[in-house]
Amino acid sequence: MSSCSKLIAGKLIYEVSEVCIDEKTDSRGSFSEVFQNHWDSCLDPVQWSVVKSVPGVFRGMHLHKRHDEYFSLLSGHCLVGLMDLRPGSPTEGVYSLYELYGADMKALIFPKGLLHGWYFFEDSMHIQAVSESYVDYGKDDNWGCRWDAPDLEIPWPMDSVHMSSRAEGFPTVSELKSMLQDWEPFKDQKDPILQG
Ligand SMILES: Cc1cn([C@H]2C[C@H](O)[C@@H](COP(=O)(O)OP(=O)(O)O[C@H]3O[C@H](C)C(=O)[C@H](O)[C@H]3O)O2)c(=O)[nH]c1=O
Repeated sequence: MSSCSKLIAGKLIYEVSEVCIDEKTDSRGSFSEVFQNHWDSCLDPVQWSVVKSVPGVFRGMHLHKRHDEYFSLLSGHCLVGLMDLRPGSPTEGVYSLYELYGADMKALIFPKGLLHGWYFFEDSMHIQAVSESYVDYGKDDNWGCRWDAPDLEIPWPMDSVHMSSRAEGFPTVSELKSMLQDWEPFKDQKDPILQG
């Protein structure tokens, strides 16, 4: 029986969409729509990327104050960790840990203000989309914390990872929060759930 992508620890975070991709197969192969505006997710994509990773690679943890993101694993096996750092969010401080398999291509669409990172168990390829181009956000809205920060509560199963030299120097969650002063992601938002 093929493995199924799912949440394996933590809880669903406010404004995160988990989308099962409907792969339509026939005698020639298959056709899968991987994104639709009418899904009513938080994302308005302006850039799509394909990312290939070798076993043991960790990408992140990153956080962006301005843009939303999309992630779908096309082949391979990975973990995706999210943590809500948004002041005033109904799920502030909540984490989600997903185990994904390329076989079902489940998509995760998540809003600005969530720490996010992905770990790859084997050679993998994923697509991701952002609502602000890298050329515009890369210099001033590309925050991060260490994947193994003691105050990041995500229960990663691995002891060591291969990451970028930039990620090696990332701060802890509390150090990152001290850099995100005067950040009001829900200012002027009208969702009743935000009224407390
Ligand atoms: C993000 C990005 C990167 N690049 C170039 C810059 C570097 O030469 C190379 C790898 O970039 P970086 O090390 O920033 O990529 P990751 O550390 O894997 O970051 C990725 O994983 C974490 C979890 C994220 O949230 C990032 O948005 C996502 O891109 O691709 C581009 O050309 N365009 C892009 O949009």
